[in-house]
Formats: sequence, structure tokens, C-alpha cells
Amino acid sequence: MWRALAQTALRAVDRSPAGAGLLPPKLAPLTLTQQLQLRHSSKASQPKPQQPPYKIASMSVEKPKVVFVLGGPGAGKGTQCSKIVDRFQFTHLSAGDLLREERSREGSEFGTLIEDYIRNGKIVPVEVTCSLLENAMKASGKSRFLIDGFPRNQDNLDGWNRQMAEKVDMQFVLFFDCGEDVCVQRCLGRGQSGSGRTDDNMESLKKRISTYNNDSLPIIKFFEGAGQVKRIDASPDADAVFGEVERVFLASGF
Ligand SMILES: Nc1ncnc2c1ncn2[C@@H]1O[C@H](COP(=O)(O)OP(=O)(O)OP(=O)(O)O)[C@@H](O)[C@H]1O
Ligand SMILES: Nc1ccn([C@H]2C[C@H](O)[C@@H](COP(=O)(O)O)O2)c(=O)n1
Repeated sequence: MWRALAQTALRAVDRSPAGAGLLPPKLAPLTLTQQLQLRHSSKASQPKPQQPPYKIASMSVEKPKVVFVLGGPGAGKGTQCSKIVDRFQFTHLSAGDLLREERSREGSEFGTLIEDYIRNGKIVPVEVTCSLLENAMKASGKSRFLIDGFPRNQDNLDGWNRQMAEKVDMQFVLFFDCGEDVCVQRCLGRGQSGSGRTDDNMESLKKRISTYNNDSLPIIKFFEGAGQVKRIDASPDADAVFGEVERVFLASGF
């Protein structure tokens, strides 16, 4: 069923130019093989090449760099991402924000489904989320991305590996580690300050935390096993947390 949904999702959420690559057009040249094929196919109409025939410039096209940002609900991922954007040249893409945007988009056929998943703290099928992420990456024309709140479960990770992993250069996972009580207080505080989110309430939070413990933590552990996690203690105040984040990005060459 989700394969069928995926195809509809791709049609529905892909509002970028048909066939556009992930890189901006000027940075998405033909592959070496394609260039060679093109040159040879038009050989007849061209003057005989000089010796040596061609000097083919080296064509190393850099893939977009991606940092996954994970942590419990309310750990401070969004807060830290906006600080990273200010300090380093990254584009912030929050999977939750993209889903909320799609939920509110007039004519979206996924609005009801997304709302049901969000309110119940469940993870939306990856075909929808991954397409939203890829389209946002393409539309931005940028090449450094913070992908916040993704991959959140095995389905997210599998879908990403199918659709995106080859197209990007994943740098590391930035993991904001924060106790459950602090996370709950932060989300409730955010709700009280008028976030307007339908899931900043105790009932949704219990489900979100359970989804985080059961589905997201194993993904973080998986990346940890692969040596790809940069863990940050997210319980201090936001500026102190950012001090640690900054250290990580500087040490990683950004
Ligand atoms: N280090 C911090 N100390 C105190 N409050 C914080 C800190 N970081 C963020 N907050 C506050 O906690 C709330 C949640 O923060 P934020 O939205 O950044 O979390 P998040 O991890 O992106 O949440 P979610 O996963 O639910 O989207 C916000 O009201 C924010 O202002
Ligand atoms: N990969 C994702 C990310 C988010 N969602 C849904 C379910 C979450 O509870 C909700 C809010 O996300 P947040 O803003 O807290 O990161 O969005 C999802 O299904 N899949």
C-alpha cells in the first residue's frame, strides 16, 4: 500500500521542476560517460580533433553535505539548528515543519493522514517525508543541510537509504541528549507560550516519548555503532549547549 502511496506522494509533493537534480543546474553536469557519448555522437559534424584529442577536465562534483539532527521531543533541536544556521552556512530542514506545512497546504491529499500521525506521536511513512525533504533540498539550491528530526525510525532510515543516501554526503549525526522530564517541561512550556502545535500537550507527549524510546533511540544507537554520532548534553541553557555544538562543527572542518 505504501508503495502506491509513495508514487502519489511523489507526484503530489514534487513541485520542483521535472527531472531537476539535487544540485543546482549549473553544478549538475553530465557524467564523464555521458559527456563522452555526447561528443562521439556529434563527431561527424565536427572538425577532426587535434592531437591529443581532448583534455578532459577533472569533474569532481561535490555532493550536498548532510548532518542529521536527532534527540527527544523538546530537546532543543530546532533552537540549536537556528544558531548553527547563523554561525555556519547550513540550511535547516525540519522534517516536522515540512510535514506540518504539507498538512496545511491547500489540496494536499495527505493532510488528514499527517495530522493523525502527528497528534498520535507516530512517524509518518517515509515516502511522504523523504519526498518533502528531497524537494526542499532541490528547491533551496544550497549544499549544506541540517536535517532535523529525521531519520526517526527504521522505515525513515530504509527510505532514506533507498532514495537519498547515494545523492548526499552524510557528515554525522548531531544527537541532543536530554532527560525525559526536561523534554516534557520544554514542550509544555512551548505549548503554553502559544506554539499552536497540536502535539504540545501531555497526552501527545506520552506517545511521542514512547515512539522516541522505542523507534528513534535504536536508530541513534545504530549510527553510534558506526561511529557517526556527536553527542551533545542538551540540558544546560541554549547558549551553553551551542558552545558544545560550535566545537563539534569547528572540529569537523566547518
Ligand atoms: N537549552 C535550552 N534550555 C531551556 N529551554 C530550551 C533550550 N533549548 C530549547 N528550549 C526551549 O524548549 C522548547 C523546545 O525547543 P525546540 O523547539 O528547539 O525543541 P525540538 O527538539 O526542536 O522539539 P521538537 O522535536 O518537539 O520539535 C522551546 O520552547 C525552546 O525555546
Ligand atoms: N521524520 C519525522 C519527523 C516528524 N514526524 C512527525 C511526527 C512527530 O511527532 C511530529 C513532530 O515532529 P517534530 O517537529 O517534533 O520534529 O512530526 C514524522 O512523522 N517523521
